Amino acid sequence: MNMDYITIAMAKGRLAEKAIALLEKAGIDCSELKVETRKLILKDESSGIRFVMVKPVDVPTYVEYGAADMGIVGKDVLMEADVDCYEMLDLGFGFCRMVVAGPREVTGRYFVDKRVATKYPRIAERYFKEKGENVEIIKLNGSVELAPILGLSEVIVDIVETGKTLKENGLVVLDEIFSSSARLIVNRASLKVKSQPIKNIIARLRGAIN
Ligand SMILES: Nc1ncnc2c1ncn2[C@@H]1O[C@H](COP(=O)(O)OP(=O)(O)OP(=O)(O)O)[C@@H](O)[C@H]1O
Ligand SMILES: O=P(O)(O)OC[C@H]1O[C@H](OP(=O)(O)OP(=O)(O)O)[C@H](O)[C@@H]1O
Repeated sequence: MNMDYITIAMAKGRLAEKAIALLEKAGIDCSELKVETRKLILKDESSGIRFVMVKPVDVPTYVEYGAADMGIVGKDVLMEADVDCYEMLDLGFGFCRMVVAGPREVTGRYFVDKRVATKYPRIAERYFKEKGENVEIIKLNGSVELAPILGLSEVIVDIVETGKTLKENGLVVLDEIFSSSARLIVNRASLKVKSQPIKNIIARLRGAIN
């Protein structure tokens, strides 16, 4: 754990732009984050914050182990990671839904003995277990909508935002599992050891959320 800086793990990709906009609205200087660079650690001495840029799926890991004090990540990734850290704020962006989807012909909501393709095997497993339906989960890393088209699986568990990807691939939502948005997570020990600066950042972010 670094004692001088508060380290924030930022998800590269889709969430980054809105996360930076929110941090700036909260009065945190993010100019370093907007410069084209391959540096993975970006420090801002004035605020005492350093940002580490990581893959979304790795944000919970950095925070759970205390390599980062805080992190910004989608609830979907957080649910899948199932890590031991505090979820402090719903940041109010990155809205999407976790759903079960499949071809229109898949009737009803019973998926017993079906194959389910997903980037989120734990979420899918928990969901079907709670329903008492035994399914086979097939882990993919992207383009999940392809699976039912090619017969790799009958249904998928994936994120839907506009519904464009499902529609253009002839799939429909069969059931909704939960709604997701970006969250602020905090390492348990950091919240005790660096209580003041962390609470200050949380308060500023809370004030900046729409
Ligand atoms: N189509 C979408 N619309 C809105 N939010 C989304 C959408 N897809 C994903 N998200 C949210 O944005 C987060 C980051 O998505 P992003 O596509 O940047 O990363 P990823 O697909 O998890 O990672 P990778 O870069 O490894 O493919 C997701 O965890 C989710 O919370
Ligand atoms: O409802 P929509 O607005 O169409 O968005 C949903 C799509 O966005 C995400 O994919 P992403 O772009 O991250 O691609 P990948 O899953 O293939 O990495 C998600 O996995 C869906 O495929």
